[in-house]
Amino acid sequence: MINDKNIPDRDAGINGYQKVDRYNPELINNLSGHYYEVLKEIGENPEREGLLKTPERIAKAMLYLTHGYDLDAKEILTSAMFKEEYSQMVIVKDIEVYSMCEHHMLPFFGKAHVAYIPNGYVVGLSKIPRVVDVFSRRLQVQERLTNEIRDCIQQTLNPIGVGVVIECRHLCMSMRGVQKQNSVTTTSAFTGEFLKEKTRTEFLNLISSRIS
Ligand SMILES: Nc1nc2c(ncn2[C@@H]2O[C@H](COP(=O)(O)OP(=O)(O)OP(=O)(O)O)[C@@H](O)[C@H]2O)c(=O)[nH]1
Ligand SMILES: [Zn+2]
Repeated sequence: MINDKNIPDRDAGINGYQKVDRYNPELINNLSGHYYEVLKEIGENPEREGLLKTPERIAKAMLYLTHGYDLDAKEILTSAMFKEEYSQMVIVKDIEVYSMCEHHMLPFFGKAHVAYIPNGYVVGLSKIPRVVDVFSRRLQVQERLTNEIRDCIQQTLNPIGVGVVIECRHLCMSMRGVQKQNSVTTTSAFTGEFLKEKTRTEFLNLISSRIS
């Protein structure tokens, strides 16, 4: 069906993203066909030995790199919430981030630091990096990625506050375009208690300290 913006309606998936069966051979085959044409268009010979399986490899890689669309971050968090009277800051820092900028579909990568102050419930620690993956394994901008992680934790766990800091290098800024090799982009998002300077400073100090 075509809507008034001439955009095909998506089969309702999680949060409005199209539901895709990433292991469907027909889908992999279709995508491979597109990448075969891309190889031709950039002047390559897709029939030479080294490239014979490349369209299929790219198709599978792209489907993997965007698998976050299939995951439900709220479900991940609610699957491991435990009643606990711990009321200090919980920080999971140095979480690897691998995402792709939505402008060039080139990688941006770095680290996320996520904190929350429980309000009666804690969440299984591994679920925090899983939430980071849900939102990073898709086409993104770093600012939205940061906000989406914050909002998901705030809305699902209902803690006293959430803090998220992300530091990334963007390949679209280093291997092309402005070609700045060492620039790092930092974004942050806070709710509740983290909007207060004292709490935010404690969080920022803790994520910059190193355990030897
Ligand atoms: N705010 C933001 N911008 C991003 C992110 N990733 C890439 N970009 C920027 O998106 C912008 C797209 O700008 P355009 O001028 O339309 O694209 P372009 O001509 O390829 O720009 P250049 O990269 O400057 O060559 C660029 O400035 C990128 O640096 C991101 O996560 N957040
Ligand atoms: Zn980019």
